[in-house]
Amino acid sequence: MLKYTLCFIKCGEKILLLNRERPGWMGSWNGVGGLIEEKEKPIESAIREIWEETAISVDELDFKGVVTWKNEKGLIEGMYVFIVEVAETYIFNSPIKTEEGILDWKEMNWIFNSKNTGIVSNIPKFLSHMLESNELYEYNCIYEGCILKDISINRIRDDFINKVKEIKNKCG
Ligand SMILES: Nc1nc2c([nH]c(=O)n2[C@H]2C[C@H](O)[C@@H](COP(=O)(O)OP(=O)(O)OP(=O)(O)O)O2)c(=O)[nH]1
Repeated sequence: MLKYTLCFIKCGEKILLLNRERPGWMGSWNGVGGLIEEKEKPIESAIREIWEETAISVDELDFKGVVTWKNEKGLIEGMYVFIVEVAETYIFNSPIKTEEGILDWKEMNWIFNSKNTGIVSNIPKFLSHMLESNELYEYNCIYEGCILKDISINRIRDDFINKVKEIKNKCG
């Protein structure tokens, strides 16, 4: 069910985003990440994807919650979301073209501007909440096609204990 990772590499007021050239939010700015491989823990997968997609090497990430949605078959899918703060020395001149698409350091003001249509539509909603919170939440997204219709935010707490355990073990 939770098959993907999504990572936000942050440096002060900037976040590194990827505009993919192949299907999977093609044409919209998104975090980096991808499918969790067999036998990988989510955090291992996230570290690998960050390296493959940005050539940035990190060894610690903050797990910030899960984002879920219904796929075209009506089944719930989702992703583990991570944030990592890096030093200014990691900032490079951007945009740059890579094998995956275009990487660009984007200003938070741009990311959270309500008129911004260039970014995957759920990011401003869940990322702003994650940046302000020390708790773990599940962000459940209702899409119509690629259009976000609604997002419900629920704290992962006692009544979700099994889920929390699963996440903690997986992020060990
Ligand atoms: N912001 C946002 N990202 C999403 C949503 N759904 C979803 O899969 N993603 C992310 C998870 C992944 O990081 C990315 C999909 O990656 P991808 O399409 O390249 O997956 P892939 O299987 O090809 O992965 P890989 O080859 O890089 O391992 O998009 C969503 O609703 N919002």
